[in-house]
Amino acid sequence: MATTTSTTNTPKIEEKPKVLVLQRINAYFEGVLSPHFDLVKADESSLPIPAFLSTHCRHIRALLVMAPIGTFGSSLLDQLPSLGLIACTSAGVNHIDVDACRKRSVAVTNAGEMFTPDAADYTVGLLVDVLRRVVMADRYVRNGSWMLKGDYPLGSKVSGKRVGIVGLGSIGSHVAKRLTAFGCPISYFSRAPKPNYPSYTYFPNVLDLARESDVLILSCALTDETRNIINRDVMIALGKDGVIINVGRGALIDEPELVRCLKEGVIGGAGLDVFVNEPEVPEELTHMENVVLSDHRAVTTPESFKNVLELAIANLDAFFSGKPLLSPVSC
Ligand SMILES: O=CC(=O)O
Repeated sequence: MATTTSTTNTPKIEEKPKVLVLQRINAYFEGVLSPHFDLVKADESSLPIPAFLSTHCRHIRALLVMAPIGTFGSSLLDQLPSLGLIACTSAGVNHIDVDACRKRSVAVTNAGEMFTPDAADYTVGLLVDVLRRVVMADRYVRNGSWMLKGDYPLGSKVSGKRVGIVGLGSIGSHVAKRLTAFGCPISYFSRAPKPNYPSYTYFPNVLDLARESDVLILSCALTDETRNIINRDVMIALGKDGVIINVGRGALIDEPELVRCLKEGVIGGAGLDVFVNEPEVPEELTHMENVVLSDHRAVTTPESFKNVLELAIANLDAFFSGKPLLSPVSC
């Protein structure tokens, strides 16, 4: 007897939206994302990226960018003609050519406010460490020097230091709030004065801000205007006891000049979480006791990672269902 197969009651299998990932994705991220999306992973293909894109990605509508490294610009957009969204899990989007995206109506989203408290906490931690020499004293105790040589040299007071913030955005303003509790007068440089913060002093240029500060905190985005915004003149204006804390991007500072200024005693110290060619760090910095270094971790805790992934998923879901994006970057 011939059998016929009825399809009327077969449940429809929903296809998950395809999301392109060009960077290697860690297992945790993949575990969280893959129930929602069909991840199209370039690093699992034997094809070189251009061939992979032209073979598999002509119809891809969304790209997820996990780390602020590499350059996502016009040539990539040319290869992804259907792209409508680049969802970034970073706060900074200097690795994305947002002008090229705007011209092609490709939306860009970022980490929004998800990293802000962690970044602000860490910034204060770096400042306390540079001034009070926590890490150096720890090394001194661990390597037995306390017993052999006596106390480690004293650091300098944090409370009351005049703090100048370059970029009073969400991270900068959270840093300001924390350091206000330390009794630090706050000044800032940004494109325009911020009427929401009448108790902070505005400076229309970084040189004057540096002159009136003991500490400069860099928490602004890296753009053509802010690249190398901290140059030798600014460091001279900050002065020999001045400290720079950078949690923004390495290229906000003229890095070779920073090394020279630290060596020559033009400034007093630095706390650096970001570098021009990460993960490369200028070797000379690693020998300086007045410098604290870390591996671009200011924004990251397991808690902030979780929140940022949820936001990226929500942005992708909104995009695929035609709803407003949650953390669009104004292009
Ligand atoms: O630096 C980290 C970020 O921009 O999220």
